Amino acid sequence: MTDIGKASVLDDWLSHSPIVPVITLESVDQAVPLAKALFAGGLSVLEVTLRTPAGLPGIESIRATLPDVIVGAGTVMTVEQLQAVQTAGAQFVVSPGSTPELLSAMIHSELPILPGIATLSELMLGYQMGLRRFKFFPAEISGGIKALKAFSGPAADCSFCPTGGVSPGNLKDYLGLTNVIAVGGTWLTPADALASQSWSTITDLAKSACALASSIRTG
Ligand SMILES: O=C(O)C(=O)C[C@H](O)[C@H](O)COP(=O)(O)O
Repeated sequence: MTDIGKASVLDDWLSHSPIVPVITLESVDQAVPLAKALFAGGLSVLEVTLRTPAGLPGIESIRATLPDVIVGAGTVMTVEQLQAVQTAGAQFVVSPGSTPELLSAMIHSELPILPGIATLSELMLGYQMGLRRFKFFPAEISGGIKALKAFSGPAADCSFCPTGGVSPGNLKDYLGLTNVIAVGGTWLTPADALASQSWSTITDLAKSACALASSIRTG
């Protein structure tokens, strides 16, 4: 698939589900009930990070069990990790930052990608390789809304998924920007709720976030 084709697949998924929970699994057993809880709350696009060893098998079990959920891999930092998440069945790939080697491998993979950038120089590295979709991380401490507005001048044809400091308090402001296709964050999956298997708490968090998003998208 071309970069444009991959970007349009991602745009389509995110237009239906513009809030992406960034998930850290402590155990693979959490993966499916957590994904079910988020899906029940209206979120169908999830990012499972490789921060813990349960990440890769967690992606595999969600893929094997929940065909309506789109599961991507996050915290992909190396080409080896990219290969591993493809084997595990990830449907898109997110990296926290960008290196020429990783960008090149991501571009050559068949999966839609969201490489991380925090500055215009990092964006330009991906831009010259044909990329127009980026994760903006860590969003709040890298200039947040003001930075994204500034990016829209020189990089008018680029869109972003800000993460890092996005919360119910600012998500409407982010989603209201024309160059934001989605937002991501960990607030939807608090570690204590996962540890105590409070799946209804997570569904409620997802529902509240969806309500905020739909209020901005419908004006
Ligand atoms: O692990 C990764 O690959 C990341 O890129 C980081 C996450 O996207 C952010 O840590 C989410 O930020 P918070 O919602 O503020 O916790």
